[in-house]
Amino acid sequence: MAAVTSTSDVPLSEKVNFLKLQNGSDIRGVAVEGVEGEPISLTEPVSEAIGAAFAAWLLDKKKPTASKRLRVSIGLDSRISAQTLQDAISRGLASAGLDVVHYGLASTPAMFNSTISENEDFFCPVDGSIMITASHLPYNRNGFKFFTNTGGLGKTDIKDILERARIIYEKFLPESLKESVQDRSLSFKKIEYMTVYTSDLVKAVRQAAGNIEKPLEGFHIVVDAGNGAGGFFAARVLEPLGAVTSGSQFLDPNGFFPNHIPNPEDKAAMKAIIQAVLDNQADLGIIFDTDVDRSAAVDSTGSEFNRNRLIALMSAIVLEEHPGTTIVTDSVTSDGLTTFIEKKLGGKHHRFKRGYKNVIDEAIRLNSIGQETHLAIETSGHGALKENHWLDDGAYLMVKILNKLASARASVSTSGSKVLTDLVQGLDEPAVALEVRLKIDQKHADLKGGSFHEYGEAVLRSLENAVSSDRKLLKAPINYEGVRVSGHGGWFLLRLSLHDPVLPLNIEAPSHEDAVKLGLSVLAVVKEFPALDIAALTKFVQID
Ligand SMILES: O=P(O)(O)OC[C@H]1O[C@H](O)[C@H](O)[C@@H](O)[C@@H]1O
Repeated sequence: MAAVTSTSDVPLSEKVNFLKLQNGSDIRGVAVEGVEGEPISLTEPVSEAIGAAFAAWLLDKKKPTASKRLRVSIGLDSRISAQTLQDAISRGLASAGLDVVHYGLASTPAMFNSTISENEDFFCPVDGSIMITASHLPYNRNGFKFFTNTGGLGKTDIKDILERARIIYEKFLPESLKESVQDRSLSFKKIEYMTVYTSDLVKAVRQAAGNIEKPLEGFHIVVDAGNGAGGFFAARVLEPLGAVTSGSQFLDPNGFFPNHIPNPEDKAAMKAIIQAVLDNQADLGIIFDTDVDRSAAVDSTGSEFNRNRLIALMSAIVLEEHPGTTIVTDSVTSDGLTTFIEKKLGGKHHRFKRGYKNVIDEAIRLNSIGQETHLAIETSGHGALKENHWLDDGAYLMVKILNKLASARASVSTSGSKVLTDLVQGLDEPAVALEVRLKIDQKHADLKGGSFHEYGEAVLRSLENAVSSDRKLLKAPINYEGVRVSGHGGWFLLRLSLHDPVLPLNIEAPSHEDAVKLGLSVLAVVKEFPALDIAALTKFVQID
């Protein structure tokens, strides 16, 4: 078993690049030793400084009166470093005079929920909340997500917290840290908050079904939690609602993720839940990522509600409730999805950028300028509804699907998940859909000392020029990210990754041959940029 981070692992004199720990609107780092070339960056002192920094940020925001101490809840997923990081970040918060409540194994959305639920017995609402997770990343990573009652903290706030943490860290004296770590007796309140959160989910389904106690009676639903934090969904949501959950798998937390990566975008993970549905002749399969902010489903025939199909299903449900509304999605959604939302469902598809926070913030912005929208959803399985405080909650997405299942059963005699499958009838799906990720070698001389970002932008400009002189290709008239082009019956999108020195390329086409034609037009441009690793694209376009 790999050693878990300890204060003595990293001498304090070592400079820590705090800003490198930022990953969009999250903090992510290496928390466990044992993987070559990946030294620990999220040490105990670093985490303690981040705790103190979040406390200082929160105190500035909330400006509490002298008589009221601020309260912060902390939850964690199944990662092996979770406990150590929880202790460290709690010390940082406590040292700044904040009250800390430990929730133990929890989901990311439940943590946000604790900032808005009114329940003094559970010390709610809390003023701030922290989830310790690194989503689907390997076992040696971990990180933090932060919430207040206005939602998840964004990039600017995370940068602010990391800058504060650097200053706090530099003031740490080795002796005070030793004392701080020795003070493991520091006790924090512990509560079972997931009871509150899951009973709210159960209530939501019962209410939607017309206050029936067991609206899912007669349904067999299998859950795959991938040994992350989502195992609660079977026993604490589905069973009280009357569903049979036998055949559910990987419900127990195990931070080594021995069965598959908990990630609905992962092929092996989807294969595992499909197999479980078929083996158990279940009506529905549900799969979560590690911290349950993402999900996907599988119908009784083993067909996936994932990526575009999940968005299509959720759009159908939301558009029944709010006819004509706008559905905000990420940039890699298909043309078929647009046609489905606009022609079949009578809604409006607003294809925005990649990144769940981008999609959610855009939906909030559209509402604020009078364009009604109720759903912001990504192909990654992140989805947020206006009715649920714009919180991206994988479990809530599944609740919406369960509502549909339950109400169909109450009104007409139907079996299995046919009612769901019927809702996505007419969604045109491409014969070929692929993503290749072109890495930018940041050390390559062709970058001429510039950033990978500038290099990537130059590639995109060059592609844009090439496309405008090709009569077979048409640039998307409205596009918010990268270069999106239609042609040969399909489309491609080349864009810069949100976090990595990578240009992801998505291609969808009616045939392999057409996909290759689209690939070749991209290849003609990217091959002129020697710092790009184009091997995967070259391999794809090879016609044998
Ligand atoms: O830009 P990419 O490298 O494809 O990554 C994009 C993805 O990054 C993270 O995983 C975010 O949680 C997702 O919301 C986002 O879609």
